[in-house]
Amino acid sequence: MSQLTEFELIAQYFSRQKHIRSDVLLGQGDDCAVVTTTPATQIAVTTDTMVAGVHFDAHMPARAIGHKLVAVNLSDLAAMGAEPAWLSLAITMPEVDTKWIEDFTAGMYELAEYYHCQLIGGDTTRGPLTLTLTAQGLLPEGQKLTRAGAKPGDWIFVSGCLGDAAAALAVQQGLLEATDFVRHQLEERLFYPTPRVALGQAIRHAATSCVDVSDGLVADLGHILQRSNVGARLFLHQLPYSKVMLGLDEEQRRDFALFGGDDYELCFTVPEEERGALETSLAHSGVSLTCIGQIDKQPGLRMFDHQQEVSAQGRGYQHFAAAKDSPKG
Ligand SMILES: Nc1ncnc2c1ncn2[C@@H]1O[C@H](COP(=O)(O)OP(=O)(O)OP(=O)(O)O)[C@@H](O)[C@H]1O
Ligand SMILES: Cc1ncc(C[n+]2csc(CCOP(=O)(O)O)c2C)c(N)n1
Ligand SMILES: [Mg+2]
Repeated sequence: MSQLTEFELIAQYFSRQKHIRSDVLLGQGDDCAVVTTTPATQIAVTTDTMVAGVHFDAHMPARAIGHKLVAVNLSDLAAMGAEPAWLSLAITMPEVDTKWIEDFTAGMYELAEYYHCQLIGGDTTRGPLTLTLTAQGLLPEGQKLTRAGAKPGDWIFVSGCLGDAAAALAVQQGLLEATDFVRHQLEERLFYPTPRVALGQAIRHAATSCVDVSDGLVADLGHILQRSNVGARLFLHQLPYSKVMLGLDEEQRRDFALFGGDDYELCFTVPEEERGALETSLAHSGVSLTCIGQIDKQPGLRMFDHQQEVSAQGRGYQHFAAAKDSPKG
């Protein structure tokens, strides 16, 4: 443990990115940061918190916590079709553990710099370990991609694959058995999610709505349905899984995908006339896309296994859910 003061901590660890972006007029060191944009640009703003014991536990390396804090925020920007720009970090720690802070900031800066965003300010306080990041991103005027535009007939797509992070947590909690190899593969997805930043911008024109899957597919697709005033049919046999998930029992795998959360994939809707062009243009983008359902007029979410309608019990992650109504939370 070291005796660094609040201001030494800020100077040593949280002011490292000085010249990443030319639109940062003033970074750390004053009462506010000051940034600038061009007139035809709009700014998307999001905040996400990670709390020790709620979003991570002792299994999670500090570098992964730093990575994931940036990833979950950039995932929200991606879901709006925005290009990441500026970050502000509020960090509350019980004590100064310089090794932990070194690793945490390494994870944070690695991802921030990959996406060309700059930490421009924040707040450093003592208390129970809590990390809050605000991310701001740029959008060409009028091009925000919201949850509200899905129309009957639109196809529902999801990026990547679902359920690995939830399965990793189940392994850590002793609820699921796994070999070391499988555990490692699953934990990579729980610890180091990839925000689908390029995909969000690439689908901005073609997609009618988009959400990122943080609380579970059913819960997050539910936000699109509610905001767009539509319903949907979900084709469970088409849900995308990683190789290691295919080794699990089918019902268990489905449960993780539908209700587990922590996936940080994009779920979005595309009209029939845009579908072909979108699939072709993204075929070599490095991220797989799977059509998992279709929007329809009838409200509610109906699930099908091949042609057979099935029911699946559960719901996504919710803070403050009463234990008795929260089989997954
Ligand atoms: N304490 C708060 N004060 C003001 N607005 C809030 C507060 N908490 C959440 N919101 C807003 O409510 C909406 C839903 O928040 P939520 O955190 O569920 O976002 P999300 O994208 O669905 O989930 P995630 O946090 O997993 O990314 C967002 O627009 C968010 O800005
Ligand atoms: C130790 C531990 N316990 C539980 C979970 C699962 N979990 C926590 S928050 C969340 C949803 C997104 O959070 P938010 O809605 O706050 O953005 C999920 C799926 C975890 N990752 N680690
Ligand atoms: Mg979100």
